Amino acid sequence: MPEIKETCDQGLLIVISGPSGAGKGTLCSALQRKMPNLRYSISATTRPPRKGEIDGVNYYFFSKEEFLKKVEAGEFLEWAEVYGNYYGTLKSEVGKLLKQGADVLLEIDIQGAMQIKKKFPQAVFIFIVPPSLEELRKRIIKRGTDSPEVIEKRLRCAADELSFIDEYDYVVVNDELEKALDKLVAIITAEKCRSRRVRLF
Ligand SMILES: Nc1nc2c(ncn2[C@@H]2O[C@H](COP(=O)(O)OP(=O)(O)O)[C@@H](O)[C@H]2O)c(=O)[nH]1
Ligand SMILES: Nc1ncnc2c1ncn2[C@@H]1O[C@H](COP(=O)(O)OP(=O)(O)O)[C@@H](O)[C@H]1O
Repeated sequence: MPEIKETCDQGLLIVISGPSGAGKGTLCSALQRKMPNLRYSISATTRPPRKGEIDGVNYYFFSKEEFLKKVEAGEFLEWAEVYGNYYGTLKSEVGKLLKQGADVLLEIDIQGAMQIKKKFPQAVFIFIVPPSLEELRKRIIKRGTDSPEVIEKRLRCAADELSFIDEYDYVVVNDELEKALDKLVAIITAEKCRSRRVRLF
């Protein structure tokens, strides 16, 4: 029998969505430490930076004018308005990471995820949910980054967002962080082994 090597034509595109405060950011950071070939695609946004956020690290922070110019120029793979601000994935960002042979993690909202699903049905779609809406409220308050008005807006949206679960391939409940993380690693590991993604030679 010849030696068998595994190879993937291209990195995996992984899309993660979920209500604000569910723990997407926390899980994505931890996931990158566990899976070195996984790279986070830095999104563009018109939301003002939160304390400690750095341009080009957490987001590319643009003015509305700059953002809309890039929309006109067709520079986004997907974009959407979320809680009154624009957010989008730059084609250049994803292209750069895929060219490096990396698996690419998109942490984006449901509208953006549905745009990606149309363009890349082979991507993997994962929905992160909190154990309860009460726990979600506690987490958003504890994070301390949003005003009471914004918190209420995000919680109202959370209930609607949960109705999109069926559009996703996997659902991970982020109750205990380590367990949720283990599930994400298991999902990504299994997806990379799918026969249609692997060439044997
Ligand atoms: N469509 C789209 N949504 C994004 C993108 N980047 C972030 N988001 C989503 O925008 C929403 C608000 O993100 P953010 O302001 O960082 O606050 P968070 O909800 O606390 O993470 C979240 O649902 C993110 O998943 C993007 O590039 N495209
Ligand atoms: N499994 C967990 N248990 C308790 N707190 C968590 C858990 N996961 C995340 N958090 C906390 O909840 C808050 C929201 O998490 P964050 O990653 O910012 O959510 P998102 O990116 O989905 O808006 C943060 O303060 C984070 O430390």
